[in-house]
Amino acid sequence: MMMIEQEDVGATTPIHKLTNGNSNNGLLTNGHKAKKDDDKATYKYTYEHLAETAKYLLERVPFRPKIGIICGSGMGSLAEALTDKVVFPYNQIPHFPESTVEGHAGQLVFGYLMGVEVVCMKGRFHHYEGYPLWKCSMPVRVMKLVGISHLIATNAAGGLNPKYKVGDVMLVNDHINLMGFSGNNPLHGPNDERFGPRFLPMNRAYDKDLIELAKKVWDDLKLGPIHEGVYTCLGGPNFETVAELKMLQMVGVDAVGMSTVHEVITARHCDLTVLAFSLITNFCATNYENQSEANHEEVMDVGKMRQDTLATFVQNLVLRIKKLGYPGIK
Ligand SMILES: O=P(O)(O)O[C@@H]1C[C@H](O)[C@@H](CO)O1
Ligand code: HPA
Repeated sequence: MMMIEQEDVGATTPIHKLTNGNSNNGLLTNGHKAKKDDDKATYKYTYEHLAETAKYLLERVPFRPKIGIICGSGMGSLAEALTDKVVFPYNQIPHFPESTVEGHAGQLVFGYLMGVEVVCMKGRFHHYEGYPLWKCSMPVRVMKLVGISHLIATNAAGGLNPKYKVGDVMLVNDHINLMGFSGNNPLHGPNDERFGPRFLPMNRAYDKDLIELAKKVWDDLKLGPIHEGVYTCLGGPNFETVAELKMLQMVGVDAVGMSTVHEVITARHCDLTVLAFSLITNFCATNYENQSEANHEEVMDVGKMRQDTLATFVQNLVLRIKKLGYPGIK
């Protein structure tokens, strides 16, 4: 395993120290300056920022990944089976935010999973950490720029569908972008056509071929029941009230979490083929008699409990995706 340490970063001219000659308040000078400007609605990563990030990574990785994997809460062990790893702590990657949530290690890991070139995010960014949605989902664009065509986004979620049990897996076949209803969208602001179009369809966001393939892989491995359903993301960090959960159930939500939706919108914008799944880590109490309370420890415990199964599933899935010649590319 190769770990990119601070010394390594300094060994060449650090790309995040380069400027483009503009005097735009130092926005391109380094990640720290960018952090100060987090709250400014006008600040976005430009294509050039993310190209710098991608260049930094590509100069240090001897292969190009085809599949990106985002590890949900407590699911970082998905990255453990990678071989020939090149590990980048987020705080050493130009322009990258930092992970602040327990169960999100904060590392971008390149490597081979069953011989397939992948890049894994061990730790994602959530809106409740204080990051705007465009910042939460910037790694998706970086992964696109380093070469991926397919994204597998995983998350921990509360189960609203009464048929689901704790520990079950739900393949996401659609989502409800609740934050988007109020105009909070990762694509808000000027559009750069180099990433994708101003307006994009979302009715086929979750690739049907990949869902079918995932179901087949799961069944072939005899891993038990698997579900398909609708996910929604709320802003968090609090878990939901009973009234909120009842409302979500009424509108057809099967699993509720605090991520993924903005990542998938960003992924579809730049034409990635997407598969997402939720690990159901807790029940959602839709009545006041239920005394159980959701908590992050339980979420991570269930992640740990199911880590081997999920790792087997994802390893076999990427292998099949590669064998089939990366299906689903439109
Ligand atoms: O990153 P994910 O969506 O897997 O994390 C879920 C949502 C919250 O961040 C956390 C709550 O326990 O788990
Ligand atoms: N609600 C929101 N996010 C979650 C939950 C939940 O019940 N469980 C894991 N992430």
